[in-house]
Amino acid sequence: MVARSAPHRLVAVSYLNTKPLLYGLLRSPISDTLAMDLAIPSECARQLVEGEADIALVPVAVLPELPYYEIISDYCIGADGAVATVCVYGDVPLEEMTHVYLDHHSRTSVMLTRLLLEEYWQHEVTFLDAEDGYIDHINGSIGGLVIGDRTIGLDKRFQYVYDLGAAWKDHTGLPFVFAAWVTTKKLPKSFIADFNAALKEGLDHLPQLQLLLPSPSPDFDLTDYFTHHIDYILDQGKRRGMDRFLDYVAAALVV
Ligand SMILES: C=C(O[C@@H]1C=C(C(=O)O)C=C[C@H]1O)C(=O)O
Repeated sequence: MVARSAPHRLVAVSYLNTKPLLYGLLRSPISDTLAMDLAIPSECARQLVEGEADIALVPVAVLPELPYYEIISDYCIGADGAVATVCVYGDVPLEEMTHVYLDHHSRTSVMLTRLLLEEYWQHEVTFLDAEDGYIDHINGSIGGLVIGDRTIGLDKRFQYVYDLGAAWKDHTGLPFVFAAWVTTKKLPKSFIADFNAALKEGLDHLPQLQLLLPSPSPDFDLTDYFTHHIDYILDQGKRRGMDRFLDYVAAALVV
């Protein structure tokens, strides 16, 4: 009998924006070599850092903490301008906010909020740690960063909405990478090629995927979100945006 090698342990973000990539992996024979799991971004990061996963879609802010890593894909969770699902919300304009909750699901956008408040909005606030239910405590002069599917509908609930993808683009002229596919292992080139081909397949079949997905809200246009807000291609521009952002993260680690 031929011994089958142990599957690669893969963890990916549990939000809607990852479904096209997962759809591609699940349509591909490569899925037979993967033990797949889903988690919120901060948990994906923890699993990769602590060696519980071999391949993960991780918030890029965690990369400086990894002793060895390789970005194994030409696809990512990125944006070139407004992303729609990473925003600071509040009852008052940003310049009147005294406190800002930082979403505990996030690693990247937490740092992006700090960077933009410091460099772009140039407004000092006290940051608050979030926990489940914190969105109900965003009120008065207390704003909050919220990421992912929980943002859907919040634009109706809060008068002020600041899209961090749009603010980053305005500040730097660059696109942004929220999460990338990373491994901490040495993986065969053929596996990486198959992995990328599978992700591309998913992105090439968005209409089919949308037959499977429930609409998150009547006012939320999934096609628009997948094609005009999330930008999945990890190209040179996104790499430049990521380098610029990671310089800030690395400097913050030293302080
Ligand atoms: C654009 C998004 O990016 C997410 C934001 C992340 C972060 O802030 O750490 C991590 C993964 C991404 O899925 C989103 O999910 O809304």
